[in-house]
Amino acid sequence: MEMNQNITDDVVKCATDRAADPGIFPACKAGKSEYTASERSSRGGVDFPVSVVLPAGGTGERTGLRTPKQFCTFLGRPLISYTIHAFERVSWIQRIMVVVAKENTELMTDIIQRYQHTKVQTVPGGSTRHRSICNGVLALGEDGEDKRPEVVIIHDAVRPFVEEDFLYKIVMTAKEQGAVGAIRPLVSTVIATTSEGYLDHTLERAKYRASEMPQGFTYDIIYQAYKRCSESDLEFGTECLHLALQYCGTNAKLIEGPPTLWKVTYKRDLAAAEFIIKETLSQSACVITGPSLHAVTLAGALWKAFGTFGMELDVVPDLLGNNSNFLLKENNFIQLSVNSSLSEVEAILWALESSRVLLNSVVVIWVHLRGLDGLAISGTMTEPAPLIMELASAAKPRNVLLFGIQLHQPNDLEQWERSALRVAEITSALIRERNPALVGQLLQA
Ligand SMILES: Nc1ccn([C@@H]2O[C@H](COP(=O)(O)OP(=O)(O)OP(=O)(O)O)[C@@H](O)[C@H]2O)c(=O)n1
Ligand SMILES: O=P(O)(O)OC[C@@H](O)[C@@H](O)[C@@H](O)CO
Repeated sequence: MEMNQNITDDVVKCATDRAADPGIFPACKAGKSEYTASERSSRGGVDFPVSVVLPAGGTGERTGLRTPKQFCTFLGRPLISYTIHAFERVSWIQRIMVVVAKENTELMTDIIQRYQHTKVQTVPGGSTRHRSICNGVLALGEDGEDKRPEVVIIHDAVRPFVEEDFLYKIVMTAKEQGAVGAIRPLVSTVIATTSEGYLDHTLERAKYRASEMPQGFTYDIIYQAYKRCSESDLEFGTECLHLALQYCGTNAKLIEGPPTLWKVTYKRDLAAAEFIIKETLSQSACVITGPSLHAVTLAGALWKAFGTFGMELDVVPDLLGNNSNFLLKENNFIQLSVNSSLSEVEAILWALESSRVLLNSVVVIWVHLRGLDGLAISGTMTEPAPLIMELASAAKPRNVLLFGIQLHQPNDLEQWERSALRVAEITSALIRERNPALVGQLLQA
């Protein structure tokens, strides 16, 4: 079968020489370099102690579910773990105080251990959000003056999508102003009603904003605000910024935040959160080709197709040396194997298990090219289907989703290109959907 020489040459050049011309595989680089939090914090960094209070003591009644929304799982992981990670990954945050209802303390401890959350302590919640936040704030001051933070971030545990850049703005503004809050434009007009349920008056929407989170305070201000506020505040209040103004005379600075700061409140928000998490995890993938020319050619076709799907694809011959970095950062792997057993996949599963704590679900797709490279399928080759199911069942508890795709000997270039496109479509769908029901299946391209 004639290989498409152009693709082959470029792809071979990339797969065998990782310093390849980025023109054909701009994503083809040895490992991913991310702008690390420590680099960001070294830019006029945060040189004072910062702690976080995550109120997570609610019951989530408005979702209509028995499980409190902060403990609902997304791709096998509780929502609160995503929120904690959003703060834990920030190098200049020292402590995270998670406030949970007493009946959920054990569950929270299990989550901390399973996902190896290192900066986290728990404190019992209260009957209202203010009481919970108050417990968290007071707890930060209980270990002595030297352990007290200079700035406290207060953030609902059910707002998982918060970025370091915005936290940096909140913290630096809190240090300067004493209090700061995130705001967002109102979506609906605010109206006042009469006791008979009629319209009393409307508020001019342009003059008002929705108060969101994160909020930031110097520790002394939020501590004094909670020490001085009334029982009625604790029972019926909904706004920490108000307490800072009312009881400390500190008028909070308001910063418009990104739309990602929304709070999971209703059942529909759970679906939206899962969509965003899936989208975040499926933006890139790493293709491992080995030395086979057919695999390298297929990688070229996948790379072009993934580009049209808006997904970045890194193509490497193996996960060794400089490429081992992918094991620490990538959540999606596609192993291209020619006429071989599942040994390469077993190697990836083992390497993943020994490289890191798998916070997020990881997708591994074994693409098996049968009868290529001119080799007849060896009569001794064991049918892969039962083997991949066995491997997949063992990997699933570790949140590794293993899928298989089989590509048979194409008769000509046209059929090869059609098959390559089908492999691209199937792999991108498996990565985007991360559907546990398909784990262990050997799909046909
Ligand atoms: N007594 C409470 C009530 C709420 N919260 C927390 O405050 C955040 C925002 O509150 P909200 O969205 O109102 O959560 P719930 O009170 O759980 O929701 P619902 O009102 O639907 O029951 C959530 O992380 C929630 O767990 C808390 O720590 N303690
Ligand atoms: O009032 P709920 O407890 O439903 O939600 C909390 C939010 O209202 C609150 O976090 C922001 O408005 C900022 O105060």
